[in-house]
Amino acid sequence: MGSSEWSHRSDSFWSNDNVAETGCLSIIVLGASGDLAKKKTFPALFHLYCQGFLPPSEVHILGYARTKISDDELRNRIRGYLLGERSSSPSEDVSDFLKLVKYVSGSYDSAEGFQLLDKEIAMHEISKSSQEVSSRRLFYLALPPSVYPSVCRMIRKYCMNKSDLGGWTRVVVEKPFGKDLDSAELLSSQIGELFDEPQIYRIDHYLGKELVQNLLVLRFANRFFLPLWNCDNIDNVQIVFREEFRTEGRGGYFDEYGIIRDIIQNHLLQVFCLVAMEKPVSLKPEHIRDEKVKSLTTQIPQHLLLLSSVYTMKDGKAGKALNSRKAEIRVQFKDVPGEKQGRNEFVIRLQPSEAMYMKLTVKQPGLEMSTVQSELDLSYKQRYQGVTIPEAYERLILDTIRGDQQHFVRRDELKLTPYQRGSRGPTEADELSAKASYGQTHGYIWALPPYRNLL
Ligand SMILES: NC(=O)C1=CN([C@@H]2O[C@H](COP(=O)(O)OP(=O)(O)OC[C@H]3O[C@@H](n4cnc5c(N)ncnc54)[C@H](OP(=O)(O)O)[C@@H]3O)[C@@H](O)[C@H]2O)C=CC1
Ligand SMILES: O=C1O[C@H](COP(=O)(O)O)[C@@H](O)[C@H](O)[C@H]1O
Repeated sequence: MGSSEWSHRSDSFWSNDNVAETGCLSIIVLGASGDLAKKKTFPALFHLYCQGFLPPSEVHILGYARTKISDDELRNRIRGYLLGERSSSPSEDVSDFLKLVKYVSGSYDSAEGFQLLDKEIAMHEISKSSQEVSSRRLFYLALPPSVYPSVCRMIRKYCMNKSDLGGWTRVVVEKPFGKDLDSAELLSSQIGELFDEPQIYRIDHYLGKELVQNLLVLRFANRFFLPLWNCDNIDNVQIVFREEFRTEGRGGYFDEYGIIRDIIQNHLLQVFCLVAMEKPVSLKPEHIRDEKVKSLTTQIPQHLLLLSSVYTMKDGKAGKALNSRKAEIRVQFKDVPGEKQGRNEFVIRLQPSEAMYMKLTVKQPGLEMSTVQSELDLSYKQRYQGVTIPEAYERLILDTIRGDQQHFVRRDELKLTPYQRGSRGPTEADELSAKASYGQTHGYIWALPPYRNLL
């Protein structure tokens, strides 16, 4: 492939073939009474609405769950979560958005509930146009996977798009996609019998994070990295994940599914694939997926480092309660012969404070000829002032509406190690790093530059 094919936004690698669609769009959040729906799904929809991606003339949003509540009760439950950390949206936006939201109560396996749901969707579709138009139906399963099969059966039987004029029905399913290989395959085949692969969006929200999405661009659009990103130059890669908070009411879910299925087999393994995979032929979803699968089958992660992995029933911790919240990728290069300061390292900080920095050896400023470790730092808040970085869910829901499966996935697994609450993680993690020949530069700490305080 010629280099020019990689260098322009409009070329075959970077371009997006999806065509904008219009017509009624119904977004149905199943499990609307739950944690994910209020914390992530509805706020993401709200931010898409504020940016004009969900025009009120076309869109309506329906919550569905067993809990018996009214439209207003659902609106009141989610209202306080909509703005999140962003306060730029005026309160009229919140009220206008909430007018688009309605609620239907029903079980996850009864014809009655889903017939009612279909009726509500159809009413909306009719009310939006005097004549029949194409209809788009997006079902977001913010539910425990145990109910996916019955919910998918009900959608298939009662709630599919019926317009002859086009449109679609798409189903977004949350991880974990099963408990082991057998249950994952069973779940896949149950859903696969009901929907075609292009209708199924297996969401892993880490794939929607800004710096995770930047990985392919970084790796394949920069000559700095192209010739160096291989085992001749890279000594080891660390993928680090920590959280401060505890299970916070989700203990039951962790009891059933476990921390490994919650974080490692999906989020971290997906990040691993993007770090390890070869260059895909293009950014088309199937080309990316092909390369990701190849990286899984040919390069088993030797050290997928989990700094967040204890689960004890006693105090309700589950991969939480560490001393900080952090997710980052550390690519450590091999030693430069004779160089004592430390290794070159390329760090991609996914959160908090999105940043990329390269640790390198420079001359210590001054009269003496001595060396010191420093960094080239691209901290997003400082470099992209005034730019709002979209939430992962926001981006992925928009991709679903646009029919872009590039950032959606498959499945996998790993193991766990205990650690002290409030610590920086298990001591074994450092031993594991050492075994992977990660060379820590003692005394060196990357910090937010002071000028960042101006923001
Ligand atoms: N919460 C989070 O931060 C994240 C969650 N996820 C994934 O999203 C999905 C939903 O998570 P979350 O919202 O936390 O889950 P919840 O436990 O809050 O469940 C969501 C809703 O599902 C219904 N429900 C709960 N348990 C059952 C059950 N055993 N049988 C039938 N219905 C049930 C309840 O609604 P009702 O009783 O009203 O029907 C509940 O309000 C999961 O797959 C999870 O892995 C992914 C990323 C982050
Ligand atoms: O999927 C999940 O992810 C969150 C962490 O997501 P983040 O975007 O805040 O890093 C985790 O807390 C939760 O347990 C898990 O279900």
